[in-house]
Amino acid sequence: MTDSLTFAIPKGRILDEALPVMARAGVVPEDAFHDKANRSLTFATTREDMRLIRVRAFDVATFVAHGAAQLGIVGSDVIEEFDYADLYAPVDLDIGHCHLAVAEPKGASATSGASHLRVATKYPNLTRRHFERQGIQAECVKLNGAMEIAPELGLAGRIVDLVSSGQTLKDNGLVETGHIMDITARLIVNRAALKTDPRVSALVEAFRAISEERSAA
Ligand SMILES: Nc1ncnc2c1ncn2[C@@H]1O[C@H](COP(=O)(O)OP(=O)(O)OP(=O)(O)O)[C@@H](O)[C@H]1O
Ligand SMILES: O=P(O)(O)OC[C@H]1O[C@H](OP(=O)(O)OP(=O)(O)O)[C@H](O)[C@@H]1O
Repeated sequence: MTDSLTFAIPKGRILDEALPVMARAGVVPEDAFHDKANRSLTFATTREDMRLIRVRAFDVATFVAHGAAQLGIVGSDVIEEFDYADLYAPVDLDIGHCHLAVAEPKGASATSGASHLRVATKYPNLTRRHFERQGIQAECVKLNGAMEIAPELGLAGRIVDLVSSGQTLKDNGLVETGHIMDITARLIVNRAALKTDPRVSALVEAFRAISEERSAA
């Protein structure tokens, strides 16, 4: 009996864009997946040899890197923040578009030339690496949300957070002062599983073909 494949998908905003792409690759969750009252975290799919686990966006890479799941869909922000060696991200799914930015209160006094900054962020590793490239030491205050109110509360002079429409920055009196990286959601696979299980490489090719069709359209 071949072991079942586990596919980790993020709950939250990426999911709506991911489901149609997954369906075209033959990954379709059972009906119970769409029942909002259902608190299960594991779901069957129309493939007898595959189940889905629905987890927090920030945990998808961890499940796949440790082999608890063989495949996953996650934002490139999460991939870069954790930078797991056992993770491979072979396909850009062209969904979940946003970018990671530095922002600070509108009209804040210039701090050019500073060698040390305090930054409120959900992405301490990406933030430190970004400022290190400028010869600046970033002291990160780790938050998991609502970063935009950190400056006015004196928690940090600036933030690093995701931006798509820019509305949250604007509504909280912040302006973007630096662009760190563009972000899209990617198909990720566990490196060992890719080497040992032909079903994984077949799924990579299926998602790649879909992504190429989308970009050619
Ligand atoms: N405007 C956006 N804000 C946040 N994430 C976005 C945005 N646009 C696309 N994304 C992608 O969606 C992922 C996170 O989405 P979502 O906001 O649903 O979860 P989360 O808030 O990070 O996680 P959780 O709610 O479990 O803490 C990000 O990692 C990013 O790749
Ligand atoms: O540029 P915008 O379109 O305003 O989107 C950016 C906002 O979206 C995300 O928050 P989300 O709504 O995901 O809530 P979260 O803070 O729980 O992540 C992110 O943390 C920003 O706050």
